[in-house]
Amino acid sequence: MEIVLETEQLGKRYGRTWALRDCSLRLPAGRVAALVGPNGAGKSTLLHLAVGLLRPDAGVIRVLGQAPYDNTSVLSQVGFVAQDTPLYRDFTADELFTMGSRLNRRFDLALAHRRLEQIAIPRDKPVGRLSGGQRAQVALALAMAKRPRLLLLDEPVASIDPLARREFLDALMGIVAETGTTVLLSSHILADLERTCDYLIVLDASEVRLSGSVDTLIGEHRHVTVEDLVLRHLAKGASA
Ligand SMILES: Nc1ncnc2c1ncn2[C@@H]1O[C@H](COP(=O)(O)OP(=O)(O)OP(=O)(O)O)[C@@H](O)[C@H]1O
Repeated sequence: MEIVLETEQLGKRYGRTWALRDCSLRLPAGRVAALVGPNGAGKSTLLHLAVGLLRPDAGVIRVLGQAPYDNTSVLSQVGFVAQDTPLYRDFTADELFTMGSRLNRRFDLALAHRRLEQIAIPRDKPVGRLSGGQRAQVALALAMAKRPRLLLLDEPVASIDPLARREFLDALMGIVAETGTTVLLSSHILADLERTCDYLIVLDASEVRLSGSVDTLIGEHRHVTVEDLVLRHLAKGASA
């Protein structure tokens, strides 16, 4: 079983405060993993460490077997959509795709075009004039066209309505089925995760409370939903 993301006692601190501490986990290839936890739990910190934007202060992180910090050969195989899908708002989707294809040798322009056609998003309109949900879709198309082996999404659906959210997550699952990409996505919207994710990582107060395959975890804990499972583990942490 190939492990795409692996951490061992990984830690990151800001000043004297640990944003992530003693984090050990392994994410197998081909999974769609949910990263959940309350505000400030360390989710963005973990994603930023995985995409090489931050350097660990303790432990190790390996992405595709290598340390991602300052490692362009790993990072060329990782797609990242940051929180609030920041895009150059004056650019059209077409212009963003052109930029993507200049920056990434493996960029699949046809895939990006096909994605936006399927969901009827215009490629010639500045993305600043699209809706939040449409912008999230453009950001996903851009990240997917890179054909990454690991796709990291930081709260990709937080600001979009339930219908657009469902479309976004369905699109994500379709792409995963087509390409076999491994996905790690953070979200606060637990109900969505039930349909989308088959792997779960629960963070709370900078520590991992739970991680593993959803089937195994639900089997072990005899809980009915992912939501129950997450809330139960967060409550445990709070009373510890
Ligand atoms: N640049 C920074 N400087 C100082 N502290 C930071 C910085 N970024 C994050 N932190 C702190 O690190 C901790 C983890 O933050 P992080 O952004 O990883 O949480 P999160 O789980 O993504 O939260 P949210 O759900 O609110 O996005 C928090 O206590 C936060 O205040």
